[in-house]
Amino acid sequence: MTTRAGFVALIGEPNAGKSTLLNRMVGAKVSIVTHKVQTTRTRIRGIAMAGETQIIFVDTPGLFRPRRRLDRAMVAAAWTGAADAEIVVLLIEAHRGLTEGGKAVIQTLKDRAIEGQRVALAINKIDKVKAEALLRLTEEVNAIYPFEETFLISAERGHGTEHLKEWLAQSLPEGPWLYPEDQIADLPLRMIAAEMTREKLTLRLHQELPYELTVETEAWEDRPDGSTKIDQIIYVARDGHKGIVLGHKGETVKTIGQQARAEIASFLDRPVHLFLTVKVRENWLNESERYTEMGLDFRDGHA
Ligand SMILES: Nc1nc2c(ncn2[C@@H]2O[C@H](COP(=O)(O)OP(=O)(O)OP(=O)(O)O)[C@@H](O)[C@H]2O)c(=O)[nH]1
Repeated sequence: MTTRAGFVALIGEPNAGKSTLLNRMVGAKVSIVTHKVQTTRTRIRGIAMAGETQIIFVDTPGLFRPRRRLDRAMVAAAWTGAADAEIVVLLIEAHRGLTEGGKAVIQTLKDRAIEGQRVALAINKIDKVKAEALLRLTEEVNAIYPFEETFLISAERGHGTEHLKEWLAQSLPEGPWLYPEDQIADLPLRMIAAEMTREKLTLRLHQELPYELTVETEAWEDRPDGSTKIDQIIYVARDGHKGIVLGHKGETVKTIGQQARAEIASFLDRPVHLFLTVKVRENWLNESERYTEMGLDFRDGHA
């Protein structure tokens, strides 16, 4: 039996559909999907098995022009993820075509070309455009950079994604698997659970609290009765934000807790008791420690 294994980086502008594609390939919800851009803050990996091949995805933060320090760290993290991978897949959106941001990403791909690395293009959201437009876009993009392969996909509907997965599988190098077969993600479950709570917070509080909050799972206890007790802390950047998260008489955090609990319980397939605490951690956006915890290299933030 010949096994294969390797890393695949999905890169692209925010909202291109990286998380959706990752979730489809991996078949489990490891990365949050919302309508808001730049939700992916962690370098989350998912693992897909395709025949005898283990495909390990590096789900990089969206690539965009950095504004704040955290943004710079995210962009640097995205490119670091790409450099570590055997294969890079650039996602662009069919209906948006070749944007300025897309061109900039392709230019960086050219500049950072790594010997032996394979680079493919995936035009996503093909459900939104006509076939002729896809042909034109394929030619237009490949004229700037000759991608090894171009895939026309709809990550959301699953069109073309199996074909892409097969190509990835056969393009990775021969070698032993890097993770146990039954492992769906190398993220500890507690981090996935924290992401689920953060997703509920983001959906509920999107206007009031853009990105300045994090959720960490503090304690995790699998009880003998088959249930799991999870304690999580919601960190906000300012004292004033605490009240927003709590809501009137704690109604907001209660609703968020109920929604998150239901999702975590369904993911774990067991009853869950979820306890949420809101704490203030001022200036977390500038704490180097936090970047490290989020999988971002702070030093790269100055690049
Ligand atoms: N119509 C359509 N929508 C899609 C498709 N793939 C993804 N989307 C939608 O596009 C939006 C963004 O998808 P994400 O997967 O969150 O994008 P992302 O690239 O991970 O975004 P960031 O985390 O911000 O970098 C979501 O609302 C998805 O439902 C597709 O094939 N067709």
